[in-house]
Amino acid sequence: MSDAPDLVIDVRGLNKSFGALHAVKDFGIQVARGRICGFLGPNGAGKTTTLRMLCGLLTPDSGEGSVLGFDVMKQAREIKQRVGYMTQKFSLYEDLTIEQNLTFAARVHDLDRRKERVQAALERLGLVERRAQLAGNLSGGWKQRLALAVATLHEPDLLLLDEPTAGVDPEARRTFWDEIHAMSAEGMTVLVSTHYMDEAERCHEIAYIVGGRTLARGTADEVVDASGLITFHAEGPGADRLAAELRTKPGVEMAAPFGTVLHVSGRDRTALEAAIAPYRKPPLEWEETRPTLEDVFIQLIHDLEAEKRRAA
Ligand SMILES: Nc1ncnc2c1ncn2[C@@H]1O[C@H](COP(=O)(O)OP(=O)(O)OP(=O)(O)O)[C@@H](O)[C@H]1O
Repeated sequence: MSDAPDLVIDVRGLNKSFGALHAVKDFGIQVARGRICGFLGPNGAGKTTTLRMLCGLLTPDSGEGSVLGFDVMKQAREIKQRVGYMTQKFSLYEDLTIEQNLTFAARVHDLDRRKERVQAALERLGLVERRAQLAGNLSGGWKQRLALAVATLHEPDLLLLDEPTAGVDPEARRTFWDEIHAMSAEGMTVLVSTHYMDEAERCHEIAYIVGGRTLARGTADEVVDASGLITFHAEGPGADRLAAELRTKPGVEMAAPFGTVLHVSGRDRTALEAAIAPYRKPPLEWEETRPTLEDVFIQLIHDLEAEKRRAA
């Protein structure tokens, strides 16, 4: 038997432009069956465009590879039928009940075993009690769970989620993520875009993209290790207000307040320690810590901006 991973997504060199804007540049990604891959990056990084190419809704200008074993350039129809896609602004029929929304979706997709599928979806997502409730009367968290039920009614092998939890409360987000993990444990592969760091940490692996390019890839630990970043935290009166001053010092590549704690990072230990030395005294308390994913992402964006300045 081959040890090669069973790749559900295996694409290389994907490009997409809108007029003069090169939104996705030579994008490649491999995701093995059952994995949850988080897709991160600032606004306009190209995440939605990439997700739309991977689910067959948008044809790449160039590239190659497969999604669920189908050719990403030529078999959009086959891919579309087999993936579940939940868009950023998912739409539900607000004047239909939860059950009617599911039944309607089953009809539109011409699914077999409709009653059985609708009942299974209601049970799985804990919506049985609320089946007769109008979708329009649901809270944001419940709407989102219903949208997930609609997106997975046809039991897809790959689920693409575009910022599915934007704007919902932490409890609803946690329930949603428990559900995603339950689906993944049953073999579903998930690619999910998010801006939330806690969600990035709940993924098996992440890809961080900026300007249509992948800048970091791997597990959260691998991404942090690969950054080569050294981070100190400072706490105490006025620590958070030192960021601007520290940013001007050689060796400090990133200084940002997180509440009352100041995070200061750089990759040159000697220069970084020399920069913070004058501030390393009471009443401030300093400690070296492991960089967070957010520290790494801020750093990646700074690197890219510096690269752009050099090129200009
Ligand atoms: N149909 C389109 N026509 C023109 N430009 C587009 C189109 N779709 C996306 N873009 C542009 O492509 C770039 C990438 O957009 P995309 O929506 O993929 O980013 P994103 O990473 O999903 O952003 P966000 O986090 O804000 O959702 C943006 O500059 C966007 O304005």
